[in-house]
Amino acid sequence: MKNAKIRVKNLDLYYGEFQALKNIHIEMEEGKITACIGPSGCGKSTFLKVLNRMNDLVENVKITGEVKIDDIDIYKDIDVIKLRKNVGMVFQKPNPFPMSIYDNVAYGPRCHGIKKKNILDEIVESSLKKAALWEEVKDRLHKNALGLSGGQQQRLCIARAIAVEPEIILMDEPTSALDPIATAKIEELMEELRKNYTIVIVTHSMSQAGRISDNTAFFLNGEIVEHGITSQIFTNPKDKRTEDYITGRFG
Ligand SMILES: Nc1ncnc2c1ncn2[C@@H]1O[C@H](COP(=O)(O)OP(=O)(O)OP(=O)(O)O)[C@@H](O)[C@H]1O
Repeated sequence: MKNAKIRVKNLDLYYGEFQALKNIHIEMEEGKITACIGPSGCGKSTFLKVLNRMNDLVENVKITGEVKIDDIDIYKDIDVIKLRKNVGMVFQKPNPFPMSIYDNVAYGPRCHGIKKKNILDEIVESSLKKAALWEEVKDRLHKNALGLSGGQQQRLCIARAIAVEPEIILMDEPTSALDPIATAKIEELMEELRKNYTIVIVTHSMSQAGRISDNTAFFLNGEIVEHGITSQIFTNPKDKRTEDYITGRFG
């Protein structure tokens, strides 16, 4: 693939003796949304965390193979802080810090050394605008973020991720704790974000994967059984196991 942003080759991951990812090969295109689907426990979250080395924090993890972002092997000679700045993450449960809306968004830029108030003000405003939250919070930026609704909190977490200017955003079931209206807002937002970011999302919702993603990877027991263009995976899967999963026969 010519414009792959992420290239994964021969990736194996073990938690102790247990192999959670098996010989993963996948390339993900720049500026596209890739959905990772598959039954519970098949390795989707583990795979997502490989992409910003979050698994480094887990004891007894062993990873072999190659994971390249922009042709740089992220498991060799790389500053992990820089990597995580470039590869942001949004989790299943909105997890704003117990501080003001403003400080949540300014947190990352401050950690990276930005101190000037006018610059932080700009970053906070533009990040909240990109996360489609600005209009709802512009009059209460200094109120505690925990006072926001779940859907607003999740958009705040997206604004927080965007504030350090990543190129890739990982989303681990970002709407599973939200109601349908908040979910629709996040999906709309993702549509908007895909213009500027490469997004990898784990979702349990087939309909969500169908609606929002360009490409889909189907995981089963630590392997990627099949990946390709979402419409093709959903209408004409090559592997019987993919077909069984998407038609609801298991999982
Ligand atoms: N820190 C860990 N230590 C040991 N085993 C782990 C750890 N994290 C995950 N696992 C195991 O690795 C496998 C893959 O887990 P993972 O969370 O990646 O699956 P998943 O597909 O994201 O599941 P779900 O859809 O339920 O979130 C599971 O069998 C899980 O029990």
